[in-house]
Amino acid sequence: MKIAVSEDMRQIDRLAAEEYGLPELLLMESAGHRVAQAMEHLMGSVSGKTICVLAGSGNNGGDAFAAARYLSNMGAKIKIFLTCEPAHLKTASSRMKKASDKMGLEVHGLEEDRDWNRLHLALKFADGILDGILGTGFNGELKKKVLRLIEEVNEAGAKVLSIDIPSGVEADSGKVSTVAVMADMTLTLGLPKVGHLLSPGAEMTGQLIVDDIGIPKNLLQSEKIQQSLLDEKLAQPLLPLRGKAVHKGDCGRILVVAGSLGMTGAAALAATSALRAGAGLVTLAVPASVQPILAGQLLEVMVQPVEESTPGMFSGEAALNRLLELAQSHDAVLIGPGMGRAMETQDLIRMFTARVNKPLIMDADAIFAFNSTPDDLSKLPQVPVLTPHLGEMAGLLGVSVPELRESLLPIVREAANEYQCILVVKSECTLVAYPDGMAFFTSVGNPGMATAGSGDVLAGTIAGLMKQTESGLAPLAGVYLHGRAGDIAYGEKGEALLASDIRENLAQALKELRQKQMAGC
Ligand SMILES: NC(=O)C1=CN([C@@H]2O[C@H](COP(=O)(O)OP(=O)(O)OC[C@H]3O[C@@H](n4cnc5c(N)ncnc54)[C@H](O)[C@@H]3O)[C@@H](O)[C@H]2O)[C@@H](O)CC1
Ligand SMILES: [K+]
Repeated sequence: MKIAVSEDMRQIDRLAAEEYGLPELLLMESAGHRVAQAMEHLMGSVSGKTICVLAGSGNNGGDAFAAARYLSNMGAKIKIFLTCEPAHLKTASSRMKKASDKMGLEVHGLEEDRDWNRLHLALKFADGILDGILGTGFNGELKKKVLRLIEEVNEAGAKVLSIDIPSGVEADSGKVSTVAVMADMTLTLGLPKVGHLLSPGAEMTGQLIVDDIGIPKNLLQSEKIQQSLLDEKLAQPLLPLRGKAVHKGDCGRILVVAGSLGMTGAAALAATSALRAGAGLVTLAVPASVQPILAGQLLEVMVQPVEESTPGMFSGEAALNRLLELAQSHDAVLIGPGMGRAMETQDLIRMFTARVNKPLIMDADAIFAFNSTPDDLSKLPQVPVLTPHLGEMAGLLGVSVPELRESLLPIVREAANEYQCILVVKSECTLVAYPDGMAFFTSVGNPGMATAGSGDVLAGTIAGLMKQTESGLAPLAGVYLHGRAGDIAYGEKGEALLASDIRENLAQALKELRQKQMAGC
C-alpha cells in the first residue's frame, strides 16, 4: 500500500475530478458516509447517543458536516461546533453545512465566552466526539482558537474519532507543534499518511482505519506516490524461493568486519544474524587479539584474525590489506558493528570502503567514519547500504535529532540522493530511502526492539540476504524480517526481549514468509 504526503492527496483530489469526473463534493459525501459507519463501529451503536461534531474551515470540516447528516439519520443526537464564520467555509464544505442546516442540526460558533461554555458542557456530556477540525491542509503553529478547542477535546472523557488525521498532527511529518487531538480511532481517506506512522503523530492516531472512499485504485497506486508501506505483501516477492539443488555458495558468502576489545558481542550478533537470515557462509574478521574470544563461542561462523598495530582494534596497513584480500572471496561485506571510534580504526574504515568493490553494508562505527565528510559516500565504488539510528543519521548530516525528526522523510530522501546510498534509518518506524527518491516505512516492529544489539542483528540480517536476493532489495527484505522476528519475540518475551531473541526468531519469520509464498498468498 502506498503512503501519502499532503501533496499526493492534493494531486489525487485533482485527478479524481479532472480525469474521473469525481468532484470533491462527491468524495466528501463518501467520506462522510464512511466516517459515520466508523463512528458506529467505535461506539457500538450511535442510536440515541450524543455526538459532538467539531468542524474546521477546510474540507476536513466538510467531511464532518456530511458525517453529521448520516449520524443523525442513524439516530444520534448531533451538536456541531464550527471554528470559523460560516461565510469562510470552502465551497464544498459550505454545501454540506447547508444540507445539515436544512435538517435542523444544531450548529454553534466559537466566538464568545458563552460559546465556549456551551462547548465545554457539550463535550462533558457527549458520548462521542467527531474531530473534523483540521486535516491534511494543516501546518505551522495552531491558531489560538483551535489550540483551545483541541485542549477541550483532550480533557473530555468521550471516545474520539478523527477524520483523516488527528487535528494538530502534520500529515507529512507526524509533528505536533503544541497539541493534537488524542484519537481512539482515525479513519483516514484514500491512503495512510506519513504522519500516522511517525511519532508523535503515531501515538495520537489510535486505531488506524484506511478507507478508499471510492477513489479509483489507479490513483491510489500511482507510481508518482513515492512512499510505500513495507508490509508482508511487499516483502513476500523480495526473496526468491530456493531450488532443491542449492548449495551454500548460492546463498551467499558474507564477510562481516566487526568487533574490538570490549565489543565482541556486536560482532557475534551481526555474524550469527547473517547466518540466521539464510547466508550460506559467514566469515567474521576481527582484530587478532580478540579472535580467540569469538572463535570459542561461534560454531558456525569462521572467525578470522586480522593483524593489528594497536592491540584489540582494527588498525594499520596490514589489516587493510588483509580485509581487502578477504573481501575478494566473498559476495558482500558488512562493516561497522563494535569496531570503535579510534582514529586508526576510522582511517582504516574510510580506506577499506573506498577500495572494496563488493555490495557493502555500513553500520554503527563505519557510519561514524563519514561524519565530517558525508560527501565522500557518493565517491565510493558501490551504492552502500547505511543502517543508522536517528542519532547516527543526525551525526552524519551535522543536524540535531529534533531537527532531523521534524522533517525526517525529506531530509533522509535528499541524503540518499545526494550521497548515492540506500539509507535504512532506524526509529519507531524504520524508514528505507533509495537514491531515486523511493521510500518505504516498515509496518512491523515494537518498542521491545529498542534494546542493545538490535541494530547489529538488523545489519547482519540485511548482509545475510545480499546474495539471496538483489542486493538493492536486501534492505527491504531485511527490515521486514527483522521487524517480524521482533514481533514474534515480543509475543513471547514482551518488552524485556533481547537482541538475541530477535535473531533466534529470524528463522520463524523467514519460515512464515516462505510458507505464504508457497501457498501463493
Ligand atoms: N482526496 C482527498 O484528498 C479528499 C480530502 N478530503 C478532506 O479534505 C481534507 C483536506 O482539506 P483542506 O485542504 O481543505 O485542509 P483542512 O481541512 O486540513 O483545513 C485547512 C484549513 O485549516 C486552517 N488551518 C491551516 N493551518 C492552520 C493552523 N496552523 N491553525 C489553525 N487553522 C489552520 C486553514 O483555514 C485552512 O483553510 C482532508 O484531510 C480530508 O479530510 C475529503 O473531503 C475527501 C477527499
Ligand atoms: K481531523
